[in-house]
Amino acid sequence: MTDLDPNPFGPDQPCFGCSPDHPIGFHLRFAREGDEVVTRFTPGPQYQGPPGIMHGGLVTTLADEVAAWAVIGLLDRFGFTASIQVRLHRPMRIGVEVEGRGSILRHSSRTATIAVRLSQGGVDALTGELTFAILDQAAAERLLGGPLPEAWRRFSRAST
Ligand SMILES: CCCCCCCCCCCCCCCC(=O)SCCNC(=O)CCNC(=O)[C@H](O)C(C)(C)COP(=O)(O)OP(=O)(O)OC[C@H]1O[C@@H](n2cnc3c(N)ncnc32)[C@H](O)[C@@H]1OP(=O)(O)O
Repeated sequence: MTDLDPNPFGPDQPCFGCSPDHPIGFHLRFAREGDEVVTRFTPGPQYQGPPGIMHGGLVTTLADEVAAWAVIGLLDRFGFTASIQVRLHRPMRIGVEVEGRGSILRHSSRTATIAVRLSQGGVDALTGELTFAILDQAAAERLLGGPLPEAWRRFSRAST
């Protein structure tokens, strides 16, 4: 198991899922284990939907972040989420550790499709497939509306 750099995008990145400084975010950190990325996270009461159960949209956010980090940690690229297909098999309990795992199902230089599994106590709560668009620097700058910071440029694909 190898810990991944928790902040490869520098001090000002604002991500809800992985910014270490986000006031209400998940503050996720990841490790690489073989051909998977792995995270562990215990949802607090601020993430409830029904009492004692994590809000389904936030469970999906957690899956999105695990998949995004599979692209970062396994492909050394950044992908913009283009499609999310998930099934919530069981309620995600507040106060119980979640293990999140992501692996590459298929990829090209332009897209990556990631398998994600979120479990509590070894039992699957969410499984899904998410597809990410990997953009070149010019396309990423158009999407983000400005120049990429230096630290971000290596995560875009070569332009063709
Ligand atoms: C370098 C930057 C660093 C940034 C460093 C940020 C630091 C901070 C840390 C953040 C950590 C994580 C954060 C979580 C990840 C988000 O949350 S990303 C934000 C949420 N996602 C979005 O806002 C994306 C919204 N959608 C879009 O902007 C556009 O639809 C997309 C996804 C860019 C695609 O645009 P497009 O014009 O269709 O692009 P195009 O070049 O034509 O297509 C690219 C490829 O994607 C495929 N594709 C497009 N849509 C789909 C789809 N729905 N399903 C399947 N395939 C699709 C196309 O078929 C094409 O594939 P090929 O035919 O070339 O093989």
